[in-house]
Amino acid sequence: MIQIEGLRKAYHSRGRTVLAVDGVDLEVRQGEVYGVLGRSGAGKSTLLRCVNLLERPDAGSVTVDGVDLTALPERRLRRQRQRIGMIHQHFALLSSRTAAGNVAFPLEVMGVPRRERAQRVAELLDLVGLGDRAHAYPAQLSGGQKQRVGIARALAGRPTVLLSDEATSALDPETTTSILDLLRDLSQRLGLTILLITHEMEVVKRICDSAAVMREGRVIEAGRVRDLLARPGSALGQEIFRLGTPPDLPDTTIVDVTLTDDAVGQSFVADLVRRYDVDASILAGTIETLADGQVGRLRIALPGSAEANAAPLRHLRDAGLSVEVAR
Ligand SMILES: Nc1ncnc2c1ncn2[C@@H]1O[C@H](COP(=O)(O)OP(=O)(O)OP(=O)(O)O)[C@@H](O)[C@H]1O
Repeated sequence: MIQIEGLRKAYHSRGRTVLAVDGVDLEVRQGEVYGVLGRSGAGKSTLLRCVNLLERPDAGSVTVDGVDLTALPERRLRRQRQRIGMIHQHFALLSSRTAAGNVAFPLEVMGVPRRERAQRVAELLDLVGLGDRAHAYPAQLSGGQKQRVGIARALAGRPTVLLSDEATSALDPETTTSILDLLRDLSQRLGLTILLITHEMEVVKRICDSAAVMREGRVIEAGRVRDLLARPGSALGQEIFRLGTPPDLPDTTIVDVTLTDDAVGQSFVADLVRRYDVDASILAGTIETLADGQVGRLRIALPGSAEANAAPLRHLRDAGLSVEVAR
């Protein structure tokens, strides 16, 4: 649905050049929620602005719905952009217009006739659960309600893609959850593809099917969230599971075992103890709930060297678990 290839964007200011996006490739599938995660300055906003070409990349291509946007002349690009909605961290609503007026705005720009417009605005406000606040001004709405208006406005042109620029980072945790659930629900109900940028792990855990981690303008890992988490050494895994540095225990092998899908709830530690008579002990662990199931990581200490524990380690891997010797 969205294909980004070899994207590069540099900024030049006061004799300095900052390579904000440095050769990024990404593939977002139709209907999925895709999160780009990274610290401040990693290049996330620049990447997102390049997807609808609010920012012209220096090199590379962006293909949305089979159309290479980078190859389009300005007029066709403007039309194509209507198929891409965008929501913002600080909502970007017009304070002089009501909720309904804000949602109507893009429809006016598109030249939708008044009657049809009114009907569509009512539908959109209902869709985001704000049917009863149509006549309220932004100043009379809570942060969460303002973001709902922002979402309704972004959906006005019946986009196939929604871009989200830190849409929940100005909201409290409870409101964040309700907005994330709304986005997930819209993605499923409308078949909407959502590409979002965030620095919050909660966003990735709660709604993302896939994710990319950006650092200094580059993507350091990308893929389905549960696949990344099972991958040894994954930066996303380290952020989500947060087991810390493994302790330095004499003559002990410390392994991090990642469990996905069916493995959560399996008695594999007891099984190991019974089969190999090893004195396995659990040092740390966490189980997280993702958009599509549970994943967990357990840190286990096994007496003896990694060589001496070759058979139990093989047994764990054969059971379909992802096993990484942490020390
Ligand atoms: N218009 C601009 N002019 C000059 N430099 C810019 C401009 N926009 C971004 N940058 C620089 O490009 C780099 C990437 O910025 P970008 O805003 O894309 O990162 P980010 O990951 O979205 O960070 P944040 O979460 O803080 O917005 C940073 O070093 C930033 O200072």
